[in-house]
Amino acid sequence: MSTSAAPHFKPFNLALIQLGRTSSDKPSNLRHAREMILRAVEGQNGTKPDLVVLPECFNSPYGHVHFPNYAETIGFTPGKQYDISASSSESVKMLSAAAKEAKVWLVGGSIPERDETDGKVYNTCTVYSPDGALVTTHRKVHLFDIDIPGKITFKESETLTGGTTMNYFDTDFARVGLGICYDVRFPELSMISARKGCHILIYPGAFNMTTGPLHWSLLQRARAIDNQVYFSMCSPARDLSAGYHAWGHSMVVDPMGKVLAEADETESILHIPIAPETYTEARAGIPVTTQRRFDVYPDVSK
Ligand SMILES: O=C(O)CCC(=O)C(=O)O
Repeated sequence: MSTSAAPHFKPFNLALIQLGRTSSDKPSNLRHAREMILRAVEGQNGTKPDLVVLPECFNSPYGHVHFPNYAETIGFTPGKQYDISASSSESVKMLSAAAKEAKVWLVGGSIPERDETDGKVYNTCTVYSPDGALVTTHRKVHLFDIDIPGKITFKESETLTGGTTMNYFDTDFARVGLGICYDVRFPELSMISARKGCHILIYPGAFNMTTGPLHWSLLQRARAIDNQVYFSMCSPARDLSAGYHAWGHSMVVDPMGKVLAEADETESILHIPIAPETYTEARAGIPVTTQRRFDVYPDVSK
């Protein structure tokens, strides 16, 4: 991950698509996602979004058993131009075309990705510029392996492999850090992204009915406050007929920890203006970013 100077943080409009109706039919999932991207860019009160976000694993039913069956080869190499027309990934092609048609930055949630070189399957976020270029990817680093007896057991590592890189991208209005869902529980990832100059951290996610009410909001507010950045997670809508019941509640938190917008559990689109002043004022008023004591904890100063 390079550490070039971050772009100047300017006001921008964010839209989160809390997507519903994800089924076992991938083409129908892709069609619906495309329609919702185009609906999101119609904007709200005359304001159009600059950046649109989709949820985690939006092209497949949620569950580690499904991921290998829905996996697509992407073949992105950081620093190299990606040829969309040569891509075998139908999801990448749809997302690229939708970003281009809508002329918007697009954090394309995540999709299961099969890497041709190692045969492994990753949970991968892809990001597109308004001209449809695939600019970066993020492979979920921390796999969701939990066991809360009587409540929820999930073992992504049975079919998925964790990514090994941190990732962000630059737009003309902000530097945006990436993570996926369970990654939010590891403060180190957000901390390093913030220290690399990210103004907002965006994590497509899909919490559940046990940890959602307990931790979804708390974790985002914690990551926002301890790094003094905007923090946002975009979830699928809840579908009680599906095998996995997502918590929903897609959300944006400001650098003071205030929840700016929160969906309920149904399909919806949130439109949120992002103001650089709150970022600057939080850092000026509570100057933790300049008060760190790396002499006391040098192992996290890298
Ligand atoms: O951390 C949690 O409680 C939920 C995480 C999750 O659902 C995921 O990583 O997919």
